Amino acid sequence: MEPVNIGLLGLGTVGGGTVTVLTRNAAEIARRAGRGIRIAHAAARSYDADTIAGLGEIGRIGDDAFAVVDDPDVDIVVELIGGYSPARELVLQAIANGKHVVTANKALIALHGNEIFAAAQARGVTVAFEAAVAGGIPIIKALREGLAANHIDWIAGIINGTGNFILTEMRDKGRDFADVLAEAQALGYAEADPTFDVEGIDAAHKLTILGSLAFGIPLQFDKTFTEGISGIEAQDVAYAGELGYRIKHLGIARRAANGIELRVHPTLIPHRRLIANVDGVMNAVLVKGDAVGPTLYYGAGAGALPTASAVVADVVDVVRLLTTDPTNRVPHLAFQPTELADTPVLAMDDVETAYYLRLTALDRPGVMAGIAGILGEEGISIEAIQQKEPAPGETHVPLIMLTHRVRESGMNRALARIEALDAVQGETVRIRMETLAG
Ligand SMILES: NC(=O)c1ccc[n+]([C@@H]2O[C@H](COP(=O)([O-])OP(=O)(O)OC[C@H]3O[C@@H](n4cnc5c(N)ncnc54)[C@H](O)[C@@H]3O)[C@@H](O)[C@H]2O)c1
Ligand SMILES: N[C@@H](CCO)C(=O)O
Ligand code: NA
Repeated sequence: MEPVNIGLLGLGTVGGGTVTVLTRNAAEIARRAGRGIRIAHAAARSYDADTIAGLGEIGRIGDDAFAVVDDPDVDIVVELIGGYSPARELVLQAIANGKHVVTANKALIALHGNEIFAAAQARGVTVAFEAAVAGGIPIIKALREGLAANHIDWIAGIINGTGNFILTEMRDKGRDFADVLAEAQALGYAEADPTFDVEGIDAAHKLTILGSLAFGIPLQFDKTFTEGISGIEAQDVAYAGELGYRIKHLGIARRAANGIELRVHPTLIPHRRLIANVDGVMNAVLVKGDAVGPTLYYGAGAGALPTASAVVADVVDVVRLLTTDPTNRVPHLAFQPTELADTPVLAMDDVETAYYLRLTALDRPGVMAGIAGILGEEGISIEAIQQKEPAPGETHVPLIMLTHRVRESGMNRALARIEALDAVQGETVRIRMETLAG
């Protein structure tokens, strides 16, 4: 049988890795897919022809991505450019041309996925996006297919490799934030705009996708609460460690009584949890299903070959379904498109979590009692409290508190009152806590 023709958009970290994997494992991939797969036409704005030639065989290379999408010889378009535009226009045009699409672009899917999937559905083609979430880990496949029997209770994931790499290096080696970020960029892990990694936007893109797959709701990136790691200080990492916790940047999607929580933020988690020990660029996603219980998926979340592993697996999937009736395919968002629910995504004020708090307070009798009194009046109970030694010559001391679960709005009220006390200095550091049990 004739090989299937790929049109490849982008020849950077992931594009280059995809050429390598398709070439290196060509024979095995063809045995799995049932057909050979060749890169018929590729485009990139900038590339080094010699480097690309060293990776594998490409029929034709140019700099016009639309020429690839309009090439009648191309059966499947693989979008590895990134960003919102022109990725959106390219993908929509590929769909209009009746071509299947594979993409690693979580920004595109999180923001424009509803539009893209509707267009694909109408045209009878598939858009596959395994590489968009947790790189090489087949988490999309797990949620859409492997866990299809379950009512999903919650998901908690380390889903940004760059952020996890930074936190790990800061904790283990005391390295400087900017220095570790520069290394992550040099290794090809970071987004084109690294603030997407550091400020949690990339993780929020991925969590938006996971939330839809888990709960059968439309993609709603604008409702996903997003807090990054740029405010994490070394002393909080150390204090959390003394109390038996690690700080991880988590994406959490949870079904609560009154709606769905979608939130990305630094989180204290008990250090003995497997996921607390996922370090460096590795990602992990913990999924709690009612039938299966907790399941954990672990692997490389970024990098050329791990991401290409997911891209090529999607290509194989698409080749296998070239002969499948469109109505029998795995739905883009795991649930049939007519069955998506309008369950609300909760505002952060309505979300309940436990807290780690660090206040800076005057070292004087009665101060602690005053703070505890305000927390009590707002219905917040304290699980642990520690007063640290003052630095030499300092009149104020760090006070560390762990609270039980409380609604975010109650914590906001309590902290506003506490920060207004004369004996309390500056802003409180607050980091949410999760046990990730049950
Ligand atoms: N790097 C990773 O580890 C990783 C992991 C998972 C997903 N992703 C996603 O994969 C995608 C690609 O990431 P990357 O790290 O390979 O990026 P990259 O910057 O290394 O490569 C981008 C490629 O696209 C080309 N390009 C940019 N604009 C273009 C245009 N208008 N027309 C034609 N070509 C154009 C560039 O020349 C380059 O070859 C992004 O969506 C990213 O979020 C990356
Ligand atoms: N910048 C992303 C790439 C993988 O999606 C990360 O560091 O996780
Ligand atoms: Na994946």
